[in-house]
Amino acid sequence: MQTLTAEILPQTIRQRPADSYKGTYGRIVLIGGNQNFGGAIIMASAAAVYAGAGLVTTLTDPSNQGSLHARLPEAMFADYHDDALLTSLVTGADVIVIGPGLGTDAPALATLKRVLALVTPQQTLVVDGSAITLVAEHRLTLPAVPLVLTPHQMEWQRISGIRIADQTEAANRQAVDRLHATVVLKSHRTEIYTATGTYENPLGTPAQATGGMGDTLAGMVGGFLAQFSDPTHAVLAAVYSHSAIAEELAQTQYVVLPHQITEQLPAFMKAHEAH
Ligand SMILES: NC(=O)C1=CN([C@@H]2O[C@H](COP(=O)(O)OP(=O)(O)OC[C@H]3O[C@@H](n4cnc5c(N)ncnc54)[C@H](OP(=O)(O)O)[C@@H]3O)[C@@H](O)[C@H]2O)[C@@H](O)CC1
Ligand SMILES: Nc1ncnc2c1ncn2[C@@H]1O[C@H](COP(=O)(O)OP(=O)(O)O)[C@@H](O)[C@H]1O
Ligand SMILES: [Mg+2]
Repeated sequence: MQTLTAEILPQTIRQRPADSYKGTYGRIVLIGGNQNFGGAIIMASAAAVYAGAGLVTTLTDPSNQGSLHARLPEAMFADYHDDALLTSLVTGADVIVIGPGLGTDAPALATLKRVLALVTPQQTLVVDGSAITLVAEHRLTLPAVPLVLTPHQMEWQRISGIRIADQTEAANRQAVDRLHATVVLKSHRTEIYTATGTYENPLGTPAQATGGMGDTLAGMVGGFLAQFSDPTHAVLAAVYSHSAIAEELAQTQYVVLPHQITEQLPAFMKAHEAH
């Protein structure tokens, strides 16, 4: 297992070319946020916007529209119950993040199945939170497209069948290879399994142990994937940045709130871009 270092940041985060525009930095849709968990998809969407994704659309329950726009006017809103709209937005996206606050009821399952059927190999699908639990509970087949899963240990137990106590590198690797996905296995020391390598994130703090922290990471992973060319670097740099910012804030804060990580992202990325 390789330990990540700050070198991943300039390897990934490039100076922006002068002749670029929003389309250069990717179209991303984020799907989730039921009537109870709107905050989760708003946090994920904010992380994607602040990470620099070019165009961000949030597909969520209509009850979240006002709070989404009050918090994040940069994001477009769409009702995830509207199948025609969902189809056209998912089809036009470079990156799709599904799961934060999606919930596990029948409409959530139907939305997930629809998205799994629509994605193509030209797109990247990030599967987080409730979407992982639904895939596991209903034994859904994941599509043969570039895939990133971001489970916490219990979500990983559900989808891999490996109990938390037995989640060793060797056992995890077998499950990752079966899933044909990059897996970000989140814990106090997050591990990232790609097709060819295994990485440990040396950073992170218990100040991060608060709801929404993973939703924020999922949005960052999506935002980095949307704009940076090497997908493995994008995932590794997003994980590293999330914890590095948290550690900086935790020097003076007892707890770090997920939206505070998001707010620090543009300055952090500027400080670490390659020249
Ligand atoms: N503001 C919002 O809208 C928010 C919305 N959210 C959304 O809620 C949805 C459900 O996500 P979820 O993670 O809260 O619940 P679930 O999938 O049941 O997992 C919890 C179970 O796993 C266990 N567990 C064991 N190890 C663990 C570990 N390392 N990390 C975490 N859990 C661990 C744990 O054990 P226990 O704590 O009971 O001992 C418990 O039994 C999802 O869509 C998410 O996006 C949240 O993000 C919060 C903010
Ligand atoms: N003690 C800790 N040390 C370091 N990182 C932590 C700690 N506790 C939680 N985290 C991080 O917080 C995030 C939690 O993700 P998750 O459980 O999916 O949260 P949520 O679904 O509430 O957004 C992960 O990135 C995890 O690595
Ligand atoms: Mg989560």
